[in-house]
Amino acid sequence: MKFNGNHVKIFNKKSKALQKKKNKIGNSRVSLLNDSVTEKQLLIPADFGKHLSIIPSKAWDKFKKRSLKDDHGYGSQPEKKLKLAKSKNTSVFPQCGFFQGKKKKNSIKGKGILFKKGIYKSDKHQKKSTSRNRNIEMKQKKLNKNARKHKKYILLDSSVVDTVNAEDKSENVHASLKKIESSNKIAAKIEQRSFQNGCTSNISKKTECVADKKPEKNRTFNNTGYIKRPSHLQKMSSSDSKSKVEKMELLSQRRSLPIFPVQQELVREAWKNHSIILIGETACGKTTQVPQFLYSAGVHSNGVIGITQPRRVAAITIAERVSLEMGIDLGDLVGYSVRFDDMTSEKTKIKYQTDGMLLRESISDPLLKRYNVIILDEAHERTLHTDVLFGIIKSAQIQRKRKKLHPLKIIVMSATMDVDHFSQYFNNAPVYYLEGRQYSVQMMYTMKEQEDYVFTALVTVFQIHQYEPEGDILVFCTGQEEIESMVKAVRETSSQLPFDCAPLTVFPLYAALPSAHQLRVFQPVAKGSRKVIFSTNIAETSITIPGIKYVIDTGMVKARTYHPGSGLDLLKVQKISKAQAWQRAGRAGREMSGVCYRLYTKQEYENLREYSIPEIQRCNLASVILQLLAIGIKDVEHFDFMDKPSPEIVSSALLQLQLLSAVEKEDSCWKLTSQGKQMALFPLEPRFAKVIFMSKELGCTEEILTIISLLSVESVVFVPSKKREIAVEVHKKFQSNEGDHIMLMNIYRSFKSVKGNKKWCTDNFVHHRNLLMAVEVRKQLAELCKHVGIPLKSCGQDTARVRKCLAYGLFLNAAELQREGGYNTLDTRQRVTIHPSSCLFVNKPAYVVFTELIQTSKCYMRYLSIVDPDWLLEAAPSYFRQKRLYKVN
Ligand SMILES: Nc1ncnc2c1ncn2[C@@H]1O[C@H](COP(=O)(O)OP(=O)(O)OP(=O)(O)O)[C@@H](O)[C@H]1O
Repeated sequence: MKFNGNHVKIFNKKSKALQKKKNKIGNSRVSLLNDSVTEKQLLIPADFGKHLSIIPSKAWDKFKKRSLKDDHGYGSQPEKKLKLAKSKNTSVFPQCGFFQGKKKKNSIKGKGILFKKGIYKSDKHQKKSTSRNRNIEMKQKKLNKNARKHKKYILLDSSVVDTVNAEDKSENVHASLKKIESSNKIAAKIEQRSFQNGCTSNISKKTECVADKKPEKNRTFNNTGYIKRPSHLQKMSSSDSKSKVEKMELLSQRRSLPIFPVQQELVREAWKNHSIILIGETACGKTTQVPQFLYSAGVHSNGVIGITQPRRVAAITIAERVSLEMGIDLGDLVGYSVRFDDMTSEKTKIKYQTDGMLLRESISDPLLKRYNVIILDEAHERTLHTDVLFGIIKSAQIQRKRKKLHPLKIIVMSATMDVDHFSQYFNNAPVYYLEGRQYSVQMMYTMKEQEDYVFTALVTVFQIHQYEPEGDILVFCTGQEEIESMVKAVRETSSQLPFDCAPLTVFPLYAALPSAHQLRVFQPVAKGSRKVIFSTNIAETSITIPGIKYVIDTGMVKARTYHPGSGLDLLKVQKISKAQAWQRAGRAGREMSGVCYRLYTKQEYENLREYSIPEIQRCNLASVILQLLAIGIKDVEHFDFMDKPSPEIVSSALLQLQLLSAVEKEDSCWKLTSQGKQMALFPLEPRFAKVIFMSKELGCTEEILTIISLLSVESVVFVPSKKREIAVEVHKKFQSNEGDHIMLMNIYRSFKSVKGNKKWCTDNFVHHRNLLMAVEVRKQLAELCKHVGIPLKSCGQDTARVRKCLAYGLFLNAAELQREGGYNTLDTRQRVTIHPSSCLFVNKPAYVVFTELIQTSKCYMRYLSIVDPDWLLEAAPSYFRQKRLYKVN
């Protein structure tokens, strides 16, 4: 599916908004381009810094030091005619906000029309109409005429269209604000309920006092091997306190979603077909409404409707929202299941879950018999888990049919996906397009390419804050460090804002944040304050953050790439795809019209790849293959992937698993060893699961769990640039001449000894939040160890045992000192260097194992431990004999 729309203008020349702005800030800050070019552009001049009166000079100097010379003009693109999608079978959404030039009075924004694949729709459909119903009628007539002419497409019965909410809500600020307020109330409720519930998403106060609490006694394992909440903790009261007015408001919000009028058609198609591909604009209501429609119509036949999400924060917040809309308690009929948190019960029929969780469930039940409908949402993301799930669900559907079991319905949904590819894969499943979105999103591009997107993003935040109407801001960044530094910069600068300027409330959002901290972004902020969220791509799909009106898209993302030849698994910052850009823009315009500021030019956008490369073709597959074997798929090399990974990646993964004693070959088929079966229960890379199993033999599971938990979260130490020397000096007390893993353990022990004191963390330059997250992960891993019979023993001061365990799991990541002082990996003889942040940077031991490689100017090893080469030989004798490993004297 190709989205290739025109882009709306920022201000109409005659618009009151512009006039008002001009009056307010003067022409020096707003320039109008020559009418012949595009008369409606807001320019931010090259030397705009001096116009930013809200940025005090000190902070401004700091920004300027980042040496940005370009200007930051955002130009709207001239309105073009609607383009039809290239592919013969695709269509665009002619009336979606992205393509609208002007706000049309009394016109609908393309609501509630569902088309089947192959539709062609002409520009004429954009004609204005005086009323919504007339517009719909016109569309219907036109389409029916076209349908007769081309005999190629079908307009589904739109009789329900008449039920469209008659009140065409105007988008005046007052209404928007009212909506923000109501959504904020909802968010506040979620917060309050999470707090009452004592769940992992508890709010700060509760989490902050944590050190390593004993696991709750009545935690039990569900069939995924994950911890399930005790039943008395599962209920959250949502219906009790909800007033009638709120209920009515929620219902009217649902009714005004573009998907609502086509409820009957959707349900009818779901009854008719085994698999469906549904594509609809962001925010049209797919994720929240489709499961409710299917449930009300009984399509699930008393089974469960499972909806997969690529990210946990989406699964949690959408389940919250749907339970609220249905007026029921979360965990009852509607629930969610994400890693380390299960909020479902026997009664749950609509279950939002991460794709990883459903994958784990398929280990114990490959036919997924509990489910009668599975909705694969945000299918365009193509994570490792989604791609594996596609194959598993497809095979479950076929097998259930063969065995004459209850049929499994599959619905694949997204706003931005390659529909033909998906349709083909799911046995030519019919594709349905849902037209329209509720609110428009204006697209803005920079006039010139930007050298420094971080700087541009910061400036854009303040630009919006100073000149644009109320509404919160969501900024897409690449990773934790970048986000934290941007959060800091904005906080520092905003604290110096002039007296009459509204305050800014700034939040970070990234995967390594504890759940409670992630959910804070959904909370309301103080009245009169503007919320700014700096997020990684975890906020890119599915979620609705109340109040977001402005999205700033830096155009960059951090992604993992794997090279089987070199054995390198690298994290790199790279450009996003067009599909990602549209998803990001779609985080605005959900409760009110919005604006998306793309920090790249229109030309740069055009040059982006259409879709991201599926992870399956660019990641280490050891975990995936382990999961497939655990599910019982023997011929993993010929698994029915939508896009096949290269044979080298698959055989390299199998070799790794064989060396870790997780798999063995029997009659030319791969199968799991008994240890491999247990390793598959751990939500960890197989090499780390192997380390845990070794710790049982060497009696150091306590220490190993600590280290693995700390490696599972983002960096726990930080070195602020201003206090570099002090921080390095303070960190010395944790250092160990055995390596970084032991240093991590020392930090954790000290953190525990001060009972997680926040001030201690600040004084010692360690991240309090990340340590809390590690505490949580450790707790869950300890539960799993108990489950598989690994006692939690400590080796006390005998840390050599810890390093030996690490050698047994990480031997593929071993490096050897060379005569000239550099290192070579033992696996592929790749040239590598010890990262300057390592405790071993100066020592240069003969043999080390490392946790990860980072490619910048050099290829750096991070998180190292000294190992004895004999341990490596013991861990994988035949492998190291091949590699000619000799002991250095
Ligand atoms: N947590 C929430 N708080 C407030 N409103 C919400 C929330 N979740 C959903 N909504 C409302 O429901 C609308 C539809 O959301 P939904 O997630 O169903 O859309 P979608 O079509 O799945 O979008 P996307 O493709 O971006 O995932 C949103 O635009 C918003 O108005």
